Amino acid sequence: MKGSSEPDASAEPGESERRGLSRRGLFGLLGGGAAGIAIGALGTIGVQQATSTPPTAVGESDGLTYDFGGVHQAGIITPAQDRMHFAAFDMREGLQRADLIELLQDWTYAASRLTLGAEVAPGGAFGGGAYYPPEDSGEAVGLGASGLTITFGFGKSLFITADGQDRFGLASILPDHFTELPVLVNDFIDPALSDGDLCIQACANDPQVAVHAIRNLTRIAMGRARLRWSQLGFGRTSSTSTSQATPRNLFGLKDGTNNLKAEQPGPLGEHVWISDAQGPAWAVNGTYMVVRRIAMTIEVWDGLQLAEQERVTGRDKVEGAPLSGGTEFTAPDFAAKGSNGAPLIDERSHVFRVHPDQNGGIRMLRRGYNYVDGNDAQGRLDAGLFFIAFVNAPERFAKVHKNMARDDLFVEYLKTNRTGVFFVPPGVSADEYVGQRMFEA
Ligand SMILES: C=CC1=C(C)c2cc3[nH]c(cc4nc(cc5[nH]c(cc1n2)c(C)c5CCC(=O)O)C(CCC(=O)O)=C4C)c(C)c3C=C
Ligand SMILES: [Fe+2]
Repeated sequence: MKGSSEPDASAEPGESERRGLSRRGLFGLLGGGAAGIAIGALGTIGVQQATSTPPTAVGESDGLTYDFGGVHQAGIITPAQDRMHFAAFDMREGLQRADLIELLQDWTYAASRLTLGAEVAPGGAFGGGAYYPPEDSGEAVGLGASGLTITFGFGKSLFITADGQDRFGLASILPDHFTELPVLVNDFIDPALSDGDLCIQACANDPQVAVHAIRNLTRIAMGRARLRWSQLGFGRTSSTSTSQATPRNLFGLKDGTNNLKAEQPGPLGEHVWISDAQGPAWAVNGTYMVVRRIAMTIEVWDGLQLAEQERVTGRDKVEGAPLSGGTEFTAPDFAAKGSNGAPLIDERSHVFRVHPDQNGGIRMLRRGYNYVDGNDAQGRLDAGLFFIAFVNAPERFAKVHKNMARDDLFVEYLKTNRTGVFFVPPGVSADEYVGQRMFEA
């Protein structure tokens, strides 16, 4: 009977069902304790293509699914879901290029299942027998896909480490446009909780679905990559589709009004996707993901008069309309002056400082989340915005940020304590793994 028999290699549930994960991927799921039992049962297990084991979804509570494959990775212009779990990983020491490729193949296979609402591997949470740790940790059973997207990124250290090591034979193809961010005003960066060789952004409408994805992808990576830092986010702080209402951040402000949206292919091609002209060919249709954990001194903000909160922002709080007048989506008029002759939108307001008019036309796609991670000894919430932006060159983000950091009135209420820049490879076709084109360059 399923779930109650003694471990028996020959009786293991369908070996063919397991061919999607490498030995080490499955080994990670089964955990060290089961190693002796499990390894004998596995035999030779090759990597299957991401779509070659059609998984069945478990649970119907939220069946919203987004394709894992495509020209671009999902989770960028996908309508921003309500919850996020971000994780950055470091490759274990001494591993080779083949190990990295195998991990990416495993992650591709697992992500293609998870985004359909399936368990991470065919054995699932209950089907592996009583004497094996379950392949899937089980907390998402019954929750459905819940709009899950899984987006992978590669840190600069994957190409070349800070001390010049080329661990995976990628140093020679590091794109010129993969630059680091300069140290910025109000940066209080914790290097141990920043950057990383690899990152995964899991977004879903149910927090448990996003956590389940990161948890099980972390298990698969056991022995190959270890979790370096991670962040949970709730309440999207931007819209990435015109079909979405503009949400509010923890300052109570509408955030995402003038964001780039999925329905704007022209501007996305200009500002977000790496183009043919930029190259290299293997990176085309990819992008860069800039993440910044920005603590907001919300108790100080809460003591500001409404008029001052609006002056600092450059928009009114109720509508999100620019202070130059109109409604939420009216373009700001930076030349408009009040009866006292002063500009209606303060030149040190956030909207003035970061608007494309003040930044050589640069735009970015913002996709951040609110966070609250407890409180400090003084009883102040450890809260803020986990800022995420997708842009086709990190230096374009840095330019806008420098303009913001220099004079933006917002900066008085913000402290950035974690940061990372990741190259996000293009999306995969049915027979590819994430990043494959880079390894074949
Ligand atoms: C340099 C990049 C940016 C950082 C860092 C940043 C932090 C940050 N922003 C808000 C709140 C708002 N931002 C808004 C607009 C906006 N912000 C950026 C860039 C950064 N923000 C851009 C490019 C824009 C769009 C400007 C434009 O084109 O008009 C807004 C206004 C509403 C909107 O358009 O989204 C708010 C509100 C916070 C709280 C924050 C750090 C915690
Ligand atoms: Fe902003």
